[in-house]
Amino acid sequence: MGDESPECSQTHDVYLALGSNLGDRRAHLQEALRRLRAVVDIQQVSTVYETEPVGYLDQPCFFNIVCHGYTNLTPQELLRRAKTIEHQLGRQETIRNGPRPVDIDILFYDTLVYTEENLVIPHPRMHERAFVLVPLAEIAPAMQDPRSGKSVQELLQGVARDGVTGTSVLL
Ligand SMILES: Nc1ncnc2c1ncn2[C@@H]1O[C@H](COP(=O)(O)OP(=O)(O)OP(=O)(O)O)[C@@H](O)[C@H]1O
Ligand SMILES: Nc1nc2c(c(=O)[nH]1)N=C(CO)CN2
Repeated sequence: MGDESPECSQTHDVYLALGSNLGDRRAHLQEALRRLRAVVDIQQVSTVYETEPVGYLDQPCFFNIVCHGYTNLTPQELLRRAKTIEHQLGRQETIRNGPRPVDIDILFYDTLVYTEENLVIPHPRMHERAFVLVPLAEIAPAMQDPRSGKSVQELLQGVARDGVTGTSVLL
């Protein structure tokens, strides 16, 4: 105990969004969750949603999920681990918003509002993305966005849900 830094033992509440639209999408999400469990004590995983691509349209439909868990990692460490997992699962740098075996975004980290060149929390585009807000509202409808003060349910009311379909796929 004695000389242990309090920061090292702190646990942080995190919400992550995962997407996949290449190869075996279900297997990619399962494997990403398995690898995340090494550093995030995952408490909840949403249903899988099949979603039409947003941004760059000429690509296959995605499977999207959101999960919630606890971690001891700092935001930057969590981002680094997420990027490592993306690359381990075969992600190659292609076009922005383009296809990928797995994408992992940090949505919330406690009530932190954080803006660095390589990392912005809450995720800067989550408010406009039904493929994030629909699964997030399933597991945390009352969660408050620390930037706007709005609940997830309120944010969801501001977006069209077209192209986001719940599937019966279990992870
Ligand atoms: N909250 C965040 N979660 C994950 N990455 C973030 C976040 N904020 C900023 N980034 C940065 O965004 C960069 C680009 O991420 P990525 O390649 O996954 O983009 P994208 O998935 O094509 O588009 P988008 O960022 O809109 O989801 C990452 O390398 C990371 O440095
Ligand atoms: N439906 C859907 N569209 C996207 C997604 C995604 O996960 N799902 N991710 C993107 C870049 O992060 C761009 N467009």
